[in-house]
Parts: sequence; C-alpha cells; structure tokens
Amino acid sequence: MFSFHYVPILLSILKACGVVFLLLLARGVIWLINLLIVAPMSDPLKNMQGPEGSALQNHFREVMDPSVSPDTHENWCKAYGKTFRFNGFGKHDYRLMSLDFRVVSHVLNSTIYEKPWQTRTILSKLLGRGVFAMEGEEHKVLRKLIMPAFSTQAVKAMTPIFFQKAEELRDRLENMISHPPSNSSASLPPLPPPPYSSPQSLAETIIDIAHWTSRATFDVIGLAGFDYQFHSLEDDSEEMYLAYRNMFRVADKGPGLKGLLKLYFPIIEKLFPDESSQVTNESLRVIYNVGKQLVENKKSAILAEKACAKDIKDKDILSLLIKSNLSTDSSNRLSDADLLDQLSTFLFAGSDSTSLAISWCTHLLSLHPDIQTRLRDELLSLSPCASNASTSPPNSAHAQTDAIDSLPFLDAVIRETLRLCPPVHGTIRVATRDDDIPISSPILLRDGTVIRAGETIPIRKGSYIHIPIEALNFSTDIWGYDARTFNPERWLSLPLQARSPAHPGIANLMTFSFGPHACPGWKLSILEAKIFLTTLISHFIFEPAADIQKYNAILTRPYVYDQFEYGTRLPIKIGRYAV
Ligand code: HEM
Repeated sequence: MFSFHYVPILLSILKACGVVFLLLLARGVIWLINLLIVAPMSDPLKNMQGPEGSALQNHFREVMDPSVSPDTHENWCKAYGKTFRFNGFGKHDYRLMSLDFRVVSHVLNSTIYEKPWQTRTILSKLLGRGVFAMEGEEHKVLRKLIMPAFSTQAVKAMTPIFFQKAEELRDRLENMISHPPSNSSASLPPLPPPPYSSPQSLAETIIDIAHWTSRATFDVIGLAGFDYQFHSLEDDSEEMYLAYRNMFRVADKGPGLKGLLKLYFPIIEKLFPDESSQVTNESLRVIYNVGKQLVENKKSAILAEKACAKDIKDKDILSLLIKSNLSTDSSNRLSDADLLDQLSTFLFAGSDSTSLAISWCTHLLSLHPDIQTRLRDELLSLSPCASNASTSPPNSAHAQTDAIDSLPFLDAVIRETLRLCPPVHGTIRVATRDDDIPISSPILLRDGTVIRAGETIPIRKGSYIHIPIEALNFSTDIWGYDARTFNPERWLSLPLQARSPAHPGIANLMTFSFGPHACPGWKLSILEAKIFLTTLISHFIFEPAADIQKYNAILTRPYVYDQFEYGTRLPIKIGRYAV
C-alpha cells in the first residue's frame, strides 16, 4: 500500500538524482568544450601548416586509403613541407605527419612515443595481448626472449620448410592447371579487365594466388614457428586456418562507427553483440583450443627432454616461449595465458604479411612480363635442383639457399615489391609526455616563423604522430622521379639517399619500420619470399587476369576492382613455363 509518508523521501531522491545528472551533464559539457575548443587552441600543432577541414571532417581516407594516399602525401608535402598536421576525428584533433627521417627516427626510437591504447586494444581483441600490444619493460623482456628465433642462423635453419611448402604450392598449382577448377567462381561477377593484357596469352587457368600463398605461408609459420603441421595447403577445411581467415574477413571491413563506439564503451559489445563479434569470438575459441593443445604437446616434449637432463636445443619461437614459461626466474616467466597470446600474434604476423609480399610480387611481375622474363632467366641459371631443394641432402639444400639468396635480380625484385606494396601501410604513435622533435627539413609555420634544420618543433603529451610507411617508400626525394614505378633495376645501384645512414629503415625500406618495435621477422620474410618465387617463377608464367586494387584494412590486401564485398582476392592467369 502506497503511503504519503514516502513522498518527501521520493522527492529528495529525485532531487539528488537531478543534481547528480546536472553535475554529470556539466562535467560532460566542460569536457567537450575543453576537447573541441580550449585544448586545440593551446596545441602547438595548431600553428603548423596542413590541410583545412570543417569542424567534424577527418582526413583518414586521404591518409590511409591506398587509392588516394600517394597523391595526398605528395600534394601535402609540396604544399606544406615534409612535416605537417592533418585532422584526426575533426578540426580539434590535430595530428602530426612527417616524411622527414629526422622526425621519424626520433619518434620511432624514443621511449616517449608508444602505440596508442586504441591500436593496442584492437590488436589485443584479435590476437590477444601479444608483443604487438606491449610497451615498456614487458615489451623489452619479450623482445629479448624471442630474438634468437629470428637470427640469420635460425632463419637459415628454416629453409628446408620454405622449400617443402613452396614445392607443395607449386604442385597444387600444377594440379589446378591440369584440372582447372570448374565452377568455383560461378557465384562471382565477371572480372573487370586488367590495365595490361598479353597479346599472346600463354597462361589460361585463373587462380586466386593470394588465397594459395596465404595457405602456404600459414603452413610455413606453423612448422617454422611452432613445429606444427597445419596442412592447410592440402586440407581446404583446416580449422585453424579458416578461423583466422573468418576473423580477418570481418576485421578487414574496418571498425565503422559502432566499432569505434565499442572501443570507447566496451559495454556496447556485451549488450548488443553483432555478427562481427560472434565470428571473432568463435574464431578465437578455435584458435585458443588448437593453440592450447599445441602448447601442451610441446611442453610435454620439452619436459621429457629436461627429465633426460638435456638442454632445450630448439630455437623455434614456441620452444623459446615455453622455456620462459618454465623458467624459475619469475621476472622472465610467461604465464600460460601470455604464452597463448604470443602464439596467436606470431601466427598472424608470420604468415599474412609474407603471403601478401609473395602475392603482390606475382601481380607486379604479371604486369611487367619483361621483368618476369629477366627474373626467370636469372633463376634458371641456378642448378636444376635449386627448385627441388627439399629433397636434396641438407648440405646441398643450404648451398642452394645461399645461391638463391645471393641472386641480385631476385633480391631487387623482392625489395622493389616490398617498397611499392608495403603490407603495413603506416603506423601510429602517441606522445606520453611533452617533447621537442628535431627536424632536418625546414618548415614554415602559420604565423610566418621558420623552423630550420636542426631546430625542434614542440609536441604535446597525448598528440598522435602518423608514420606514413607507404609515403616514405614512395618519396621522390629518396627514390627519384619514378618512385611510384615498379623498377627493380634501381636496387642494382641504389641512390645515396636510400642507403644507410641516410636511410634508417631495415633493408633500405620503411616496410619493416625500425626502432624498438621494428619487425623481427624481416629476414625470415625476405628469404621465404625468395624461395617461393624461385620455385614459382621457374615453373610458371603469370599474366594479369583482372583490375586489382589495394585496400588497407589491418594490412594492405588485394581486391578485385569494384568487388570489395567478395573479400580479398588476387585472380591471376597462370600457365606452365615451357623451355
Ligand atoms: C613482408 C613481411 C612483413 C612485413 C612487411 C612486416 C612489417 C612489420 C612492421 C611494419 C612492423 C612494425 C609495426 C609498428 O611499429 O606498428 C612489424 C612488427 C612486427 N612483426 Fe612484422 N612484418 C613482416 C613479417 C613478419 C614475420 C614473418 C614475423 C614473424 C614470424 C613478424 C613479426 C612481427 C612482430 C612480432 C612485430 C611486433 C614487434 C614489436 O612490437 O616489438 N613479421 N612488422
């Protein structure tokens, strides 16, 4: 029964709620005013030159979409100099971008700059809290732990696996040429014609090369990194591979507005789970279950070795991680959960980007038949067993690896591909405190002040800095007037500005970044790509089958022009090479 005695209590509660609401509202308004008006007014980046935009206009597409980003970067550099600002989520969100190596080196090498929490959260959701998502001391400890798995010697020891999987891929493609897949593309629209087609086509079978290299490199990292056979090249339904592909099919569509809101308010995901979170969760369940099994098996094997008082000799990534998992030194010990997160990270990092490098390379070679022929001539000058090294005795396989590794034109073709089609389009850092960044290329500020070479620009804590990997690879100052052209020849007499110390990038490229977060897998990728291309180019001819475009989601992947909804694909014509 309602009693009127409660009315004053209810009124007081309502009043208190009203006050709390008003206080929260006032706080929200003050926060917004600070974010949109006060903070930008005192941001040192305000005085830098850069493109204009309306209050809520961002420049993300101009900066990150590979169909427009090369022009954007070139035009902005011409208009504002090598270091400028652009709009993040609106006019209030000034971000710094630079093509000045002094700036880039300062940012990538200094501990003041970290990967933003947003990037780390997105990566952690897909891959767990692996080395990608770590900063500070824990990152340093883990890097030290894994680096022996990427030494020149360790990578060379992996080459029998590269040969084995390259030959399996070759046989699979051979099989498809002999028995072309009948109606695998029946549900797909016709392919838009490529910009170039051969007058006398020698290759007739159309296959999605990106699909097959992706399976092959997944198998490679399974064996080389974890001593585990996924068999995804032979088994179309391999569950771990499919789980990865499904997860990235969803992630490649980009976060969208809901994804961004979920990032800032994770509760939304719990209250309104959508298809993307269901696919991701299901994929993660499979990856973790298989990963757990893999770790348990390896751990038992290592414990058995230890019981026989043997030292753990294996230098594959998983053995090194398990060694640390079993360590008695608590500062070096990885928990079981951490170990699984690392495993997931390396499966992704180790397979997808290398697969893209190989796929982009076949694509570029298909568009440049003269370069393809020159490369094939160089490869065929090797002894015939170079492309059958997996069945050769170990010493001769190592000799073949050395022979392949020292082929100048092959090296040039791969580096040129990595320069023109960097799988990672750009990276981003946030300043964790106020700083002054030295520059080497002068800048004119909006108020007319000139900052000269050797002087610094101030940057405020919390500012974002975009490192445009692709733009640095396309810079005409470094690579000359034909920087956007596929010209492997340039690597045979590298311009001075592209050589160390003028160019600080690993392998004279920005593709693998540099500094404490640089890619540890670069040697592995380059050698793996060389062995795959040796095997493929000496057996097949590649011709273009469709108009292929780049799309940058987490990595820069190939898509058929205007057919983005059908997912990443690189259909290519393939035929047997007849001597
Ligand atoms: C063509 C092949 C590859 C490319 C282009 C590439 C590119 C990159 C880039 C640009 C970064 C730095 C990202 C950033 O700072 O935001 C990176 C980091 C990383 N890469 Fe690679 N990568 C390749 C292959 C590999 C391979 C084969 C592995 C391992 C087997 C690997 C493992 C990693 C890891 C673990 C990191 C994080 C390092 C850290 O944060 O300390 N990558 N990679």
